[in-house]
Amino acid sequence: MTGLNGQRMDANVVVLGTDNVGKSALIVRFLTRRFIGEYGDIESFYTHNIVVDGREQTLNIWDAPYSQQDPSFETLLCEKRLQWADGLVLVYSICDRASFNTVSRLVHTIKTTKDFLGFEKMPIVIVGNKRDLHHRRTVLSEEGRLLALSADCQFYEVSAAENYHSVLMVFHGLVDRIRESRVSVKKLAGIKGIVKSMSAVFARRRTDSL
Ligand SMILES: Nc1nc2c(ncn2[C@@H]2O[C@H](COP(=O)(O)OP(=O)(O)OP(=O)(O)O)[C@@H](O)[C@H]2O)c(=O)[nH]1
Repeated sequence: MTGLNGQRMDANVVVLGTDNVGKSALIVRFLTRRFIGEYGDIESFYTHNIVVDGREQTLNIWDAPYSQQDPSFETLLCEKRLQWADGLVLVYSICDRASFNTVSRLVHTIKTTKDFLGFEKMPIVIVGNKRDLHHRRTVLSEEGRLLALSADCQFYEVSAAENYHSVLMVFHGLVDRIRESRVSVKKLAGIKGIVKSMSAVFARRRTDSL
């Protein structure tokens, strides 16, 4: 992502989750406002311009299926797509307990290896999709909310099939968090710079008084 303080900004977002949870449906809903029932089982890449709070932003979105066959989360963390990301959307289906367990393991692995590749600063949104299928629900809203709370992530329950607005909130919320995380990194760098200069001044005074 580039640009702060009201300038144009680019952000790379990876949408990750197991098969069939509605990753493509979410992205296509966000990009086109429409729900299209079936999508190919392919990894896709999209670029989209949006205006958030009067600022134009370019979102690069990677629709990234997660292979349940690969048990190694560490391998996943090393993957190029996560190194490329400024923010993550982790998707499960409220009707698919296994997809929630995968998101749960993934988010905790990312957080416990927080120094790894600088993921500590990586904003993450957890999304429980297919809210319209609440009669087939196997994951409670509270479970999703608790998971997000425990890992300092944002949380939304949405229906890509029925509601455009909540899907819009997911992506706009993530863009906000990405922008905030960039500002706080910049501020921290500024504070570190001040502390460094002050230490240098005091060190010089001590040397002078010897
Ligand atoms: N009822 C309902 N069905 C949905 C919703 N979102 C997606 N689906 C359906 O769930 C199925 C999977 O959707 P996809 O968007 O292809 O899911 P995906 O996670 O991209 O799946 P992969 O491409 O296999 O990784 C499709 O049949 C969609 O029509 C939703 O919010 N509600």
